[in-house]
Amino acid sequence: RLIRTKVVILGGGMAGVMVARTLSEKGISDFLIIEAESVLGGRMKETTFDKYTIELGANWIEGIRNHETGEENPIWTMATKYNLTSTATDTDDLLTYDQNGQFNYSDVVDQAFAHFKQVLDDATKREESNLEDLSFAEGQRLRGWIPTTSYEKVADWWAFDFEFADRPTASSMIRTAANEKATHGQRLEDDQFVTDQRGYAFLVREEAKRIATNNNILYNSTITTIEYSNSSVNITLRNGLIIWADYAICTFSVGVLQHNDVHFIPAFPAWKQESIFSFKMATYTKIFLQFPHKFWSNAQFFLYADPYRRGYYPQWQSLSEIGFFPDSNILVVTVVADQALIVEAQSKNQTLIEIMDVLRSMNGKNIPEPNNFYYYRWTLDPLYRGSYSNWPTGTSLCQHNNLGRPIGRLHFTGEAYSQEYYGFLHGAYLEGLKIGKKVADYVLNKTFRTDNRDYSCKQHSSREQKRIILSLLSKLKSGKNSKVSKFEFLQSIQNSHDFKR
Ligand SMILES: Cc1cc2nc3c(=O)[nH]c(=O)nc-3n(C[C@H](O)[C@H](O)[C@H](O)COP(=O)(O)OP(=O)(O)OC[C@H]3O[C@@H](n4cnc5c(N)ncnc54)[C@H](O)[C@@H]3O)c2cc1C
Repeated sequence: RLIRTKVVILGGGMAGVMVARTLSEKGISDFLIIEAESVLGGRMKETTFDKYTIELGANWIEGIRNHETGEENPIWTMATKYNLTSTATDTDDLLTYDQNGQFNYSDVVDQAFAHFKQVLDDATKREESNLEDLSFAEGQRLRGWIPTTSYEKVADWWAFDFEFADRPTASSMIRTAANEKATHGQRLEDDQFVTDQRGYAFLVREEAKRIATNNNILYNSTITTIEYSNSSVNITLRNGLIIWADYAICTFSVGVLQHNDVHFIPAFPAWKQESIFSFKMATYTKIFLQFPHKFWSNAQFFLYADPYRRGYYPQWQSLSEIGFFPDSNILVVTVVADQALIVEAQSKNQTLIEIMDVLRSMNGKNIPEPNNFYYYRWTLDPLYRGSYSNWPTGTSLCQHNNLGRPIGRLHFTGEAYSQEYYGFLHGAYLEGLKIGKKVADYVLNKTFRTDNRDYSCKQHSSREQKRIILSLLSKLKSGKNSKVSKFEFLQSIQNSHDFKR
């Protein structure tokens, strides 16, 4: 069987649905969303746990409003529109533990956050002064924050790894600061934790209902091959169905692109492959436990400092508190990065044994075994290959631009393509709108131009880079060959490893 459509949207998560909404707003109804799962939502993914709907993926609306400008996080705007139930989480409602039980080291936690904020400011200054990027950990060390004790290590994990699902040693100082400031800098209200029993993904499913008919969405349809050129894109599904489109927009995670789950024909050019592999798909795993009764203290969060291992079942959240699922007796323990990969690789039984050991050292020997226990293996799932992207140290803006650069009629969008909001749902939302508009313009104005240029990122010495930019600027001013010069100028900036703005 063969289907013809103008625009095919590969994946029905937040970004894919926002592309569809944008096309529809521009009057383009000839589009098709292809989704491997039986529902829309992607990494907004709920399941039933006892009698509760819990979120395995995105759970928070992060940074709901900018208090300086009044600008809202678009996810919060959507949540308000659909009366999504959520509760503000309070990270100060925290109790701290070590292997001998409760022990107050909240002063150390405060120090970790104070240093975190200082590094954000230092990073902004580095960027403004056009200095080389460092790892976030190097920024911390320059500020005198050298986590050595188990308390300092878990406080460091809570301030950094819990958000970025990666270590500060592996993360770009400048890009982390840009990301954190854009989402949380001016947004002073606490993040909202979604508890809606329709699921967080209700937002995208409702949006889709308003703009798409059943003819616009193919569910349970796994894409195996994407053949693209300057004139069309052909998609082949596992069930043999073929879709021909004028344009395609791929919303797969960067983790999916890093694996061979989907076959791209022709293979991506070197500059594209390099950009895909220079980003990181981080892993963030929430482990849910439900007990016959609540044996822990009343607080939203608990931190556990393991004496030997940084990031070993460090962060616990009680969902049994007022505003969440009162009396549910549910606890969630979150692990990220290497520990999340270990938990994914080992048996659930082994994970449970380890978790119960930690819980006993926190709360005493006489605690009950859980009635329910569940976690999702994000990295093993070929539809995701991790939880969200992170920006590693040494990865340039040029490589990021290349990550999102279309090839022929194949476009890319999703959370990873946002320079400021990578990792977040609002990043996926905004990138979906951006690429939706761009492709709608191509469709409506028929302005598509073939572009087979080599976008490899080049390293220039500062002096050479300055010379190139000044010479191009003067060419631009003189108006000679202005079209070519403008392109060359932008190219030289994009290709420059050091030039940040
Ligand atoms: C555990 C976890 C916790 C998170 N917590 C938060 C949070 O609290 N707040 C926040 O803002 N963000 C959070 N995020 C990040 C957020 O969920 C993502 O940034 C966002 O959902 C990404 O949307 P997307 O549309 O870019 O990608 P996706 O949601 O991944 O959409 C891509 C779609 O493509 C489909 N697909 C992939 N391969 C194929 C194929 N071969 N054939 C057909 N379809 C395919 C997938 O099924 C998916 O539906 C979290 C993510 C995870 C996993």
